[in-house]
Amino acid sequence: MPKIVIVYHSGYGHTKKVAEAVLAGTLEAGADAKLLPVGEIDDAGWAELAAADAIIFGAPTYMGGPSADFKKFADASSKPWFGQTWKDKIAAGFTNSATMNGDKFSTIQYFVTLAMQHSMIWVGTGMMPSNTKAATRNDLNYVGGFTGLLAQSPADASPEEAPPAGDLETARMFGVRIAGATARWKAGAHAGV
Ligand SMILES: Cc1cc2nc3c(=O)[nH]c(=O)nc-3n(C[C@H](O)[C@H](O)[C@H](O)COP(=O)(O)O)c2cc1C
Repeated sequence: MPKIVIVYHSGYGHTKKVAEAVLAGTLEAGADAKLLPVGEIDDAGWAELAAADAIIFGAPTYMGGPSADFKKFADASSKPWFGQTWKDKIAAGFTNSATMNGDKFSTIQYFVTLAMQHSMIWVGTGMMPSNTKAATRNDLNYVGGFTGLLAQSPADASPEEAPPAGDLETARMFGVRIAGATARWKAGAHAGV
C-alpha cells in the first residue's frame, strides 16, 4: 500500500477543499494517505514526509505564486534536500485561485522545480481538458491543467461554495491517478527496475 502525504497550505479554506478531494481519491485507490497542513508540521510530520512514497504539494496562488506559508515549508525542506532523502519519491501538485487563469501555472511550475531539486518523479494530471463549445463549468478538468491540478474559486465565494463540484471531482480523480502511479512506481522499485 503506497504511503502518500498531501502537504498543503490554505489561507481561507478553498485549497483545503481541493486537498480533501485529492485525499479522497488516494484513499479510494487504496493508498495509505493523509493531509499535512504546512502550519502543523512538527518532527513527526517531517518523519511522515520521509516515509512517504509520494508527496503531493498544494497551495493557493497568491500574487502569482505559491502562498508564503507554502514557501516557508519549501524552504524548510532544504534539510531533506541536503541528504536527498526525498529522491525518487513520486511528486505532484495542485493549486487553486480566484481568477480562471490568475497565473496558477507559476505555482505549479514552482512545485515542479521544488520536486526536481529533491530529485523526485513528477506526475501530471493525465487528463484531457473540457474545452469544447459544449463544455460547461462543472465538466472534468475544465480549468485545463496537465502539469498539475488546477481549481478555481470565485473571489466572493465561501469554501462551502467553491471550488465547484467539477473541480473537486477532477481533484478526486487526480488523487486516484497519483495513488495508482505511486503503486506502480513502488512495485517497480521493489523489483529493482
Ligand atoms: C494575498 C493574496 C493574493 C492572491 N493572488 C492571487 C493571484 O495571483 N491570482 C489569483 O487568481 N487569485 C489570487 N488570490 C485569490 C486566491 O487565490 C483565492 O481567494 C483562493 O481561493 C484562496 O485559497 P485559500 O482559501 O485556500 O487561501 C489571492 C488572494 C490573496 C489573499
